[in-house]
Amino acid sequence: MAHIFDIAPEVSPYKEGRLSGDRVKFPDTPVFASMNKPSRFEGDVFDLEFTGKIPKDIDGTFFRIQPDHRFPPMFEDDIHFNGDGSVTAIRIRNGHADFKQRYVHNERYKLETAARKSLFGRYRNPWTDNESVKGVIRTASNTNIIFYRGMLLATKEDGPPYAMDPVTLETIGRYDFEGQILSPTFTAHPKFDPDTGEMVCFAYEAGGDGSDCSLDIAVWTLDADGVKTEEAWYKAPFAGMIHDCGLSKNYLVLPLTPIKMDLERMKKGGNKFAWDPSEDQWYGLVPRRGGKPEDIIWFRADNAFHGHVAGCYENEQGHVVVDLTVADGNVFFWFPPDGQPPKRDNFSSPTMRWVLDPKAPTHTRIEPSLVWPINGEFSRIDDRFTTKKYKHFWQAMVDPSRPYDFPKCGPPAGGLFNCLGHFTWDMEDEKGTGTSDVYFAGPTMTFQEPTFIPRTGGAEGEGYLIALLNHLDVLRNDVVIFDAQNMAAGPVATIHLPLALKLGLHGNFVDHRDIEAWQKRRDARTGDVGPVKVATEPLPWQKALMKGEGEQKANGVNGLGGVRDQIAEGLSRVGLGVNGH
Ligand SMILES: C=Cc1ccc(O)c(OC)c1
Ligand SMILES: [Fe+2]
Repeated sequence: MAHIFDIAPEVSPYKEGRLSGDRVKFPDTPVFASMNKPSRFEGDVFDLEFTGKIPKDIDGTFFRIQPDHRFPPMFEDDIHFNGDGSVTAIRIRNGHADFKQRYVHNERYKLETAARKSLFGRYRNPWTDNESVKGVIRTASNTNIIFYRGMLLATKEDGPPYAMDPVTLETIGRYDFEGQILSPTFTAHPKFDPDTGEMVCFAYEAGGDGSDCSLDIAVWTLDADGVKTEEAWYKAPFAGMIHDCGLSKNYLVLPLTPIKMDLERMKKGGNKFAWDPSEDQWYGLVPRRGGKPEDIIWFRADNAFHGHVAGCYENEQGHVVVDLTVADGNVFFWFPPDGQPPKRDNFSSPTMRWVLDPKAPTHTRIEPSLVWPINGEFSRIDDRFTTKKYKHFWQAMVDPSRPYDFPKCGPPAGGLFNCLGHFTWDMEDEKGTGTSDVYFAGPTMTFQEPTFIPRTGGAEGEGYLIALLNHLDVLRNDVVIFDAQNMAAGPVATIHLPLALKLGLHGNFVDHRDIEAWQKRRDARTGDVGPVKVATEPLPWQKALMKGEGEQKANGVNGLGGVRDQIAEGLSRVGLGVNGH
């Protein structure tokens, strides 16, 4: 006899918070509501509608990435940051724009597609996964999309990057920098030195299998030819999060945020992180060249939550200046202090300047040298000024004094980023702040992270600012383009997408000349570099797991449930044999 629940479509497939049965229905929670309703769209739209004029001097692609769960998650209380990476490309040329969107087809994507359901459990907690995916690289590749030597790298800080084709958005495969970087984790925020062409990148929780709460931090430099020239290992004072970094000519700054991992909590199926309101915020300062484990200097300041870095440079005294947003509360409210329920702190997020003396002793207590009370996040600069003293930055801002149409829009998903602003530092006097030029979207709209598009041959900050605009009333997105130095005038062009995307994380603009130059270099017959070479072997932690399982079997113990077979099968299903091809 049919039970009423079997025929009522509104009924949740979640029983006691866990997915059961195979009804495809997402949780009825704010995580999957409003602008964050699952979108799950892969496809193309040629010649998008627009209002205004798309500047003809823009010839390139705005890439951005969003978490977008492909299947109802295993846990009803899942979080946005656990969604599958989906990359949007807005190709702009000759005053027109085209749209393309594809998921990152990583191991997680392929195995879950084959199973037609989610197999990976909670955010960065493999103890909550389906047994069948033990030993598989479980990253969702959902945080940043970076152009690197002719490929896109889809990154999330819990796993290795995945290479994608910048024109087709096809996933090429896991990228290990041709065998040079084999850590289980890799940052979503590598930095590029515009003078040397180097990429400086890092990983935290880097020493073991990427889920063991290790204190190891690795920092690498790859030169302009993609050759690893530096590798240094350091220890963090606690297992926290290091999301972004600041790069100056001679130093890297690593902000360590006081949300803490706990292995026992993870093994019990709990959260990876918990906010610790009694822990300091820390800044690790390391040299870019010749770094040794003892070279890291840790600076400490009162408890706070790091946002993203604007600029970083060395001043006349040789001190390292780093500017970033710093919030006075737990921004990741879904990771509450251990044992407490999630609670939204009422925080503000000003931009702070810190000045770090490389000669200071470790554990020096510091205070910001200035605090600019812009309540914002997602700072961006003219990337040609990475490592350099800079003047301009842009931010998505929260201005609660502006009207908001709550009846039409409900709670603003992802935060009330209702303004985009352009700010300039007063260059004569590092104590001053400077000018601001702000555009308010209107009472039914919010912005996602902006990206600066430099004008060819232009001075710092000359060019455009591009961002996604969320229509919270009708659940649809536009792409807006501003004159970067006249935000208040409003967008010069508004490109209308016919669908709703999700709230994304980061994006970057790539000039089409760079894509074309790399297509030539990567041509299989005539290029000097040749096609992208993706990883052909499992990572060291996977090999160690397989070896351990093999030994246990030989000793008549079958503790790990056939890990070796699982990994081998998983890898071959995603086109990566355990022994190469
Ligand atoms: C914004 C920061 C951030 C930090 C860690 C993450 O895994 C993430 O996923 C989308 C985002
Ligand atoms: Fe980020």
